[in-house]
Amino acid sequence: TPSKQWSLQDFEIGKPLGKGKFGRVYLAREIKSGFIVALKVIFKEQIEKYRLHHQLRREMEIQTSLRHPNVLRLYGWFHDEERIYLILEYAHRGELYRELRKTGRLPEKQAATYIASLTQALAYCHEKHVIHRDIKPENLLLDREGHLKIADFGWSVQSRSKRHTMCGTLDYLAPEMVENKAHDYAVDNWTLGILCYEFLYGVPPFEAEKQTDTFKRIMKVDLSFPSTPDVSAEAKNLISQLLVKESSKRLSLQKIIEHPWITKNVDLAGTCSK
Ligand SMILES: COc1ccc(/C=N/Nc2[nH]nc(C)c2C(=O)Nc2cccc(NC(C)=O)c2)cc1
Repeated sequence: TPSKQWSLQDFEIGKPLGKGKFGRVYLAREIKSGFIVALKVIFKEQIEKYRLHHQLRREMEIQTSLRHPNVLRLYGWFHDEERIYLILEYAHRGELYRELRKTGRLPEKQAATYIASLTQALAYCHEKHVIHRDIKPENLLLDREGHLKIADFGWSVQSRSKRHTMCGTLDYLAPEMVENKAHDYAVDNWTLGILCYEFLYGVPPFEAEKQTDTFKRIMKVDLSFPSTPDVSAEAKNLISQLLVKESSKRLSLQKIIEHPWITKNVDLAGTCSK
């Protein structure tokens, strides 16, 4: 309830879910209702040090205003002398990244279902004039039923488990982002192409040893499809229509939903039963 003033006394804190530069995320239970949440604790001194309070405020205002089944809810927040606490929706199965690493890559039905969920979430965000949700596997969570939740909103947390360098990776950035040009909604369409490729092949399309090589490959749109695994022509067709340098020529979100690879493979329950 938006009006209620929350405080730490309202919660029983459970196991830590992960930690990051700005603080940690804990499983927590709201005592009166028994409702389970994820409590993200951000240290104020970290925010001051990096001069990030307006970004944090903007991110929080955005996430509080978004209501979509594939966007992780921010129910509220509170603070004490040294910390800010975000009361977030709990997604039981955690990062999609972990599932991807476990299985290496996803079956086409599961990949199409995740891309369809992401596209619907992004179409909703764009309607609310929210762009560049910085979507990458680390910022995508799964709930108990396997529904995808975009959980980025700025304060990505590092899990205890090893992970590839998140802070520096250019892999998911569109050319206009990498060139630091004004970016528009179409950056998200590009990123959907990157994610679709990574879901199907297990690695992002422009991965390279050195960041400078990834940069060059992005700028050249140096896209190639390995012969294994055997991925359908429709999937390659969708990816090729998203990884287009000219942002205005990328397939629109509406057209993605109507693409044959999506309509043929999506599991409308929004999850792909394993
Ligand atoms: C390490 O194994 C894990 C398995 C599942 C989780 C579930 N996290 N679920 C969440 N719901 N709402 C939020 C916010 C979160 C969350 O931040 N999770 C989180 C945070 C940092 C690292 C991870 N790591 C993984 C592997 O999921 C998850 C968290 C950790």
